[in-house]
Amino acid sequence: MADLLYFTGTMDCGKSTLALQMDHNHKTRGRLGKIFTSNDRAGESTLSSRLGLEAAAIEVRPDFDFWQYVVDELTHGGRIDYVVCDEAQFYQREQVEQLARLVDELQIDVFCFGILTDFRAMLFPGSARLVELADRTELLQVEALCWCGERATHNARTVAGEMVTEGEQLVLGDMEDPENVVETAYEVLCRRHHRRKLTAARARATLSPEVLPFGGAG
Ligand SMILES: Nc1ncnc2c1ncn2[C@@H]1O[C@H](COP(=O)(O)OP(=O)(O)O)[C@@H](O)[C@H]1O
Ligand SMILES: Cc1cn([C@H]2C[C@H](O)[C@@H](COP(=O)(O)O)O2)c(=O)[nH]c1=O
Repeated sequence: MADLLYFTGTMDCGKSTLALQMDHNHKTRGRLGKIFTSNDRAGESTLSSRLGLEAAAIEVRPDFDFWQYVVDELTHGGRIDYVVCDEAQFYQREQVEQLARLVDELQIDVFCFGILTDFRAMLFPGSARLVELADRTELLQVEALCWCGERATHNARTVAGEMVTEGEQLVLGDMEDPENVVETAYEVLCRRHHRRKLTAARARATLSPEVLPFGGAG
């Protein structure tokens, strides 16, 4: 039986790395797969992990039709045993439904990877549909940590160093890096600190070093 699986977690918890590992493990056992992604930070048609691995991928634009693509491939003599779908939060709800149809009607395994919620702590439409349809939703085991040491459960967006809760849902970006300050960045936080808009930089600026974990380092 094929499965529709959704591997999820915050930004920077290892989803893309796992996507590439899953592809590798299935490929080395002789299975044939396709890799898809959408709006990867490394550029179009690329699946990239912060551990340095990259693979060529098919870019999923809003009008892309998974069902049509796979049926075309099979009709022209191709074989597809599984598909790996990264940045699945950006997929349209209809595209997730097409993926479920590949599982049920063509017995193709579908492995999806993405973040559940946006910088406002609201579900992405693609992720919501995946949670509704997946055979299993799995939270990644590698915990990204909030600056306080708790498990990070939420994604925060910062603009010029300040956490924001208004703006477009889709804004590409990477984790905040104190060595390389950019206009828009992201930081993962526990829910308590996301609610209070207390980022690492604000905690350093407003709390005394004695109450900060790890001696306020980082
Ligand atoms: N220099 C490093 N050494 C070890 N692990 C690293 C390093 N840089 C990044 N990582 C790991 O890579 C993870 C991010 O992987 P990635 O697949 O890009 O995440 P995601 O797709 O979830 O955003 C980090 O949580 C960390 O565990
Ligand atoms: C929270 C949030 C994130 N994004 C963007 C930022 C990154 O480009 C990707 C997530 O990539 P990762 O591999 O999981 O680190 O999503 C966004 O557009 N909107 C958001 O609210």
